[in-house]
Amino acid sequence: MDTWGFAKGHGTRNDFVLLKDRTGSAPLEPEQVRFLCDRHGGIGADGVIRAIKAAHVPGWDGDPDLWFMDYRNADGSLAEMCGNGLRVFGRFLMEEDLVDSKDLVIATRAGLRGVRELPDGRMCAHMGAVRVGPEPISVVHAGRRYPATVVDVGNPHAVVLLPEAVELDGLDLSDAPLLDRAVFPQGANVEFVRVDGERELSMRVHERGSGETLSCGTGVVAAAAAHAETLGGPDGHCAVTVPGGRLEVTLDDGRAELIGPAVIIARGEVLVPDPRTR
Ligand SMILES: N[C@H](CCC[C@H](N)C(=O)O)C(=O)O
Repeated sequence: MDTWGFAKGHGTRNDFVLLKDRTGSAPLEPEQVRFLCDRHGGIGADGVIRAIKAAHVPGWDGDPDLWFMDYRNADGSLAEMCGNGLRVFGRFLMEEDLVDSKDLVIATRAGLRGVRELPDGRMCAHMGAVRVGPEPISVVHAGRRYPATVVDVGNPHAVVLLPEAVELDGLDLSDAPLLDRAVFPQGANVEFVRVDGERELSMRVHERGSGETLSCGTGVVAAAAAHAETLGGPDGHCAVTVPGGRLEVTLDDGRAELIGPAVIIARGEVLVPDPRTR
């Protein structure tokens, strides 16, 4: 067993265990991530975020002094980006005094991203380029086929704009929707969206690697981008209500900003099984 210091935080109740490992001293094994995310046998979270100095990230060829957001899904899989996680990561770095600014550049597997604290206390994440795929696709959920839109937010998404006859709240998202593996060889996050108004959406999500979560920042951006396309795209602003709260998205010239809360709710120590002694 190893004793690790951790923090717990969330953004619209998409929750994360946060670890500080400046030099990336030991590999973070998938089974350790699954343990940390286990809501009964571990701490419980939708994902784990490890803070590593970019100089110690194999393959990183940018500024070595940046903090790298090493994001993992609850099943232990890697993901390129995490929008709620980026805001919570920024809050974590600020509260741990690991940075001396409230406006940060962060290294991620999807490249450079930004996050800054707003005067009202919310965090604004610069989410980079958002690409809406032209090819029409479909997903199958509960035996029904839905048209969907491919959206790349650094990580893959399939966005379903629900027909009016389908109740968003009535969907059972306990099983993963079926995707075309030719389109999504690495899987994808699947968003189900109700259009409440030209600038108002409601959304639920089945996340790749974590199942249904109460919020998904990149998913909210993907939903806003898919919706903007139906209005003639690609720019616009909208508010998105998710089960965990409310987020705001601004799309400008194919790049997105995501605004919402980010809080650290606990710090502590956790006894992590060493996979080598299993
Ligand atoms: N499950 C996602 C990563 C986390 C995304 C979500 N938590 C967010 O806030 O963007 C994936 O495998 O691409």
